[in-house]
Amino acid sequence: MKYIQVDYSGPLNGTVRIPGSKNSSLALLAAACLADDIVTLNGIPRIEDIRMITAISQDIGLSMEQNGGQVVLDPRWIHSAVIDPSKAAGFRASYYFAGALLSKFGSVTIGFPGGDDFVSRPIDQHFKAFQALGAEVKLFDDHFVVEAAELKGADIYFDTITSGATINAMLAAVRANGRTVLRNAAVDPEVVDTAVLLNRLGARIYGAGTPQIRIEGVPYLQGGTHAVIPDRLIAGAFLMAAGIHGGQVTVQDVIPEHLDACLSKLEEIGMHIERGEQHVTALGTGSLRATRVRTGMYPNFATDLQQPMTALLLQARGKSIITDRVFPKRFAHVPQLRRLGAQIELRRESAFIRGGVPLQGGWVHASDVRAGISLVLAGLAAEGSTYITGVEHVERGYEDAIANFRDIGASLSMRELDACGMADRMSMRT
Ligand SMILES: CC(=O)N[C@H]1[C@@H](OP(=O)(O)OP(=O)(O)OC[C@H]2O[C@@H](n3ccc(=O)[nH]c3=O)[C@H](O)[C@@H]2O)O[C@H](CO)[C@@H](O)[C@@H]1O
Ligand SMILES: C=C(OP(=O)(O)O)C(=O)O
Repeated sequence: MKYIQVDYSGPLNGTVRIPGSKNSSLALLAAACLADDIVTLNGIPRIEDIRMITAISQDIGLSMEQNGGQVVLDPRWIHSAVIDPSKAAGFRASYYFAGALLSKFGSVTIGFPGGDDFVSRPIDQHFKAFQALGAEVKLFDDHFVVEAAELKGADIYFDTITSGATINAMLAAVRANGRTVLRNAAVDPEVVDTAVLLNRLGARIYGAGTPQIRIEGVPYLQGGTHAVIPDRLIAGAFLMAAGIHGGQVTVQDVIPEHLDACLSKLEEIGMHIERGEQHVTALGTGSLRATRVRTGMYPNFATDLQQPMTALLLQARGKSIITDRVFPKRFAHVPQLRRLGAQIELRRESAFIRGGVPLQGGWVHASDVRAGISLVLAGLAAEGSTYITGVEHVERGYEDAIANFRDIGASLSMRELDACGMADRMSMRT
């Protein structure tokens, strides 16, 4: 079993080039299935979730050639819309294949999505959208079937703001007959990126990035080329790393506007931020102020940055409070941080953090992608060595986290645990 060893590190200094967004790439790869010709996507990260899509593509006949960050997809030979439940359960965004294959095949059989476990991650709004477009949704033990002899444009109001359901509804509506209007839609950059690709292929999507999206159905989509947006969540975590010991970290190749809420919070706690055209530099002053963070859907503070922010606020003297309003139970990192000596109390959907308390290295487990990064940041500040298992979760979202952290001066390495050592450590997953 692999684990990451993080040793106490001094101030981090340097530049990190930010790869393409995981969450956008997953939507774009599924969206390419809607085309009637070759689609080339640039900047796709080499992460575990993308490998899951490659496995699915082989099963359904979607030709997918990956060369570095470029992926060339030929959707003309897709022969099946049946997706192996175990593969669908391997990651969250498998649900996009339902929306993307429905118009061409009239029926999609697919397993329930996996991804990080935050206790509750419903997909009722995806089903609501498919049903509004004229589809029937049938649920089985480990999979669901979406069927529609014909997809007809519809007026769809989302009961809650969801990026996943907004994208999925867009995918299903692009080739439906007539006009679809999505109300209370998510305004995330990943929604916009998906609409930009689809429009480049000939779709008629208007208003993506606002709460109301209008889609005029088209019968055909051509091929085309598109570059995925940078990963704002990876960028945010590296900027936070600069605050751990008062270093200076630049994230290169980003869209600074996508990081607005994060940057404002970092400034609020005493970090100095410089915004460039395509880069952002964060300078830690060595003294951080405690604060109150409430996550929300974009453009609010991202739930995916809540965990690294928790680690950073452990360094801010005083009492901070983090409330996750998107996934109220997304605090699996907290008991693990406590193992390192963090003083955090969980009450309802909030973490109450007493910052400025020294941390001690130890064994911890990352149960999801951002929890892993939170533990890395805490490990950099902890005396001695911190050993993080659950590396597969980190690899789901980060192409080369170890090298990136080392490039900015962190002492980090990937190691292998033998069977005896593993048995000793199993008890830590509480
Ligand atoms: C692959 C991907 O892109 N994952 C991201 C996506 O997840 P995901 O697409 O699962 O998250 P959503 O944006 O859909 O969820 C937002 C909120 O809506 C709720 N909801 C969602 C769908 C639904 O049918 N019913 C419902 O009630 C969720 O419980 C949550 O409270 O957005 C999350 C919120 O920014 C991020 O943390 C994930 O990294
Ligand atoms: C929650 C995340 O991913 P997923 O939705 O793929 O589980 C994430 O990227 O933080």
